Amino acid sequence: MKGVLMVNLGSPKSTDPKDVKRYLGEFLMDERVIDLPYVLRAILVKGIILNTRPKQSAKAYKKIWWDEGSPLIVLSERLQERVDEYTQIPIALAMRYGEPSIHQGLQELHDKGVDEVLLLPLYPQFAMATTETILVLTEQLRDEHFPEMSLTTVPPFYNHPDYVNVLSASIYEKIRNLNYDHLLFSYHGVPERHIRKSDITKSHCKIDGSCCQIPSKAHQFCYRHQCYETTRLVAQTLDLKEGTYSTSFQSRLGFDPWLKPYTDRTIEKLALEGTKNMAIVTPAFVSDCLETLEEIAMEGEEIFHENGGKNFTFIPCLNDRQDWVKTLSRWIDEWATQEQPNPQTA
Ligand SMILES: C=CC1=C(C)c2cc3[nH]c(cc4nc(cc5[nH]c(cc1n2)c(C)c5CCC(=O)O)C(CCC(=O)O)=C4C)c(C)c3C=C
Ligand SMILES: [Fe+2]
Ligand SMILES: [Fe+2]
Repeated sequence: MKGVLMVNLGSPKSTDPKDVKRYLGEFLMDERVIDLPYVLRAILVKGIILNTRPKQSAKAYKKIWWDEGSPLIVLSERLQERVDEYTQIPIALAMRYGEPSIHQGLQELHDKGVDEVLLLPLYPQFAMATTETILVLTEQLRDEHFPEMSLTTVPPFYNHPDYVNVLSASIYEKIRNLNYDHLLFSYHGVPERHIRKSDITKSHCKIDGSCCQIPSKAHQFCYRHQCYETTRLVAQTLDLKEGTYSTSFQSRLGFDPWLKPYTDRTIEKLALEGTKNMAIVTPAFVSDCLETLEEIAMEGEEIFHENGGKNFTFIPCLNDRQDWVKTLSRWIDEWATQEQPNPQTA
């Protein structure tokens, strides 16, 4: 029997610094997130970051927390429930860090008699710190606990016409009556090193931007390329004029170079250069979360206003919008009803 496991990043259990510390500990000790040898990673995470960051992050979480819980979890649950209404096969939801865990999600499907699982990482673009870590852990758990289960993975959908159309519609709804000067596509950042590590050709990636437009099989795993492609395809769909939109990367952590340009500096620069009305969309996330609701909708707006900007329009993630729910349900149904392996999945 077939079933689906949707996986998102996860959130702390509550805004209590102790819960935030537990969550950040699990998250940042992942070797695909902080990719240092174990001992160095433990010194950095347990010895340094976890002494200060949980308090700071707990404060930020308090600003966006809902009565029902973490927005990321609540919105992911709503998405799963709504997709479940449209499809016949069981759909479980799991988080890479915290709960419900991937193990719990696989167990839930197993208990319903599922032995063919479609794994759906809720990330449009591939990254070692997101898609890859979900694949590796899910396979590991399958091998250990559910060896009879087969796993098929939905590949990154950054350039899938259905996704691009839904994302474009979500942007259009917000900007059609807006007199905006600039639309910023802000993606979660990653250290530049992650991009080099994921380059399967070991020679294509130049980081300076000169490589991402040159066709290469490296792009199958290049987060930077896939982010710029999402922007390009949405711009094409909405017929955005050159110079009225751009791409940036948010949420850097630590002292290593991360993908540039940085979102906070870009917002500041736009305002200082005279942009009065800006809109911002965050296509690396399908569900609103700390990084969109606090870092962009609150902090980003503040930076814009402090530097002379006037109107700042935050465009929500796809969350549980009808066209997104229907798109995911269709992808799932296509997979569930086919006999042959789906070219959509790998
Ligand atoms: C080395 C650190 C990090 C990498 C690499 C990274 C990549 C990455 N993350 C997301 C999506 C999300 N990240 C979120 C929060 C968050 N991310 C990091 C660090 C890295 N992320 C931290 C420390 C945190 C916690 C919050 C904080 O202390 O600032 C979230 C939000 C979670 C929530 O509960 O709302 C998401 C979603 C992507 C897509 C990505 C690489 C492409
Ligand atoms: Fe992150
Ligand atoms: Fe590239």
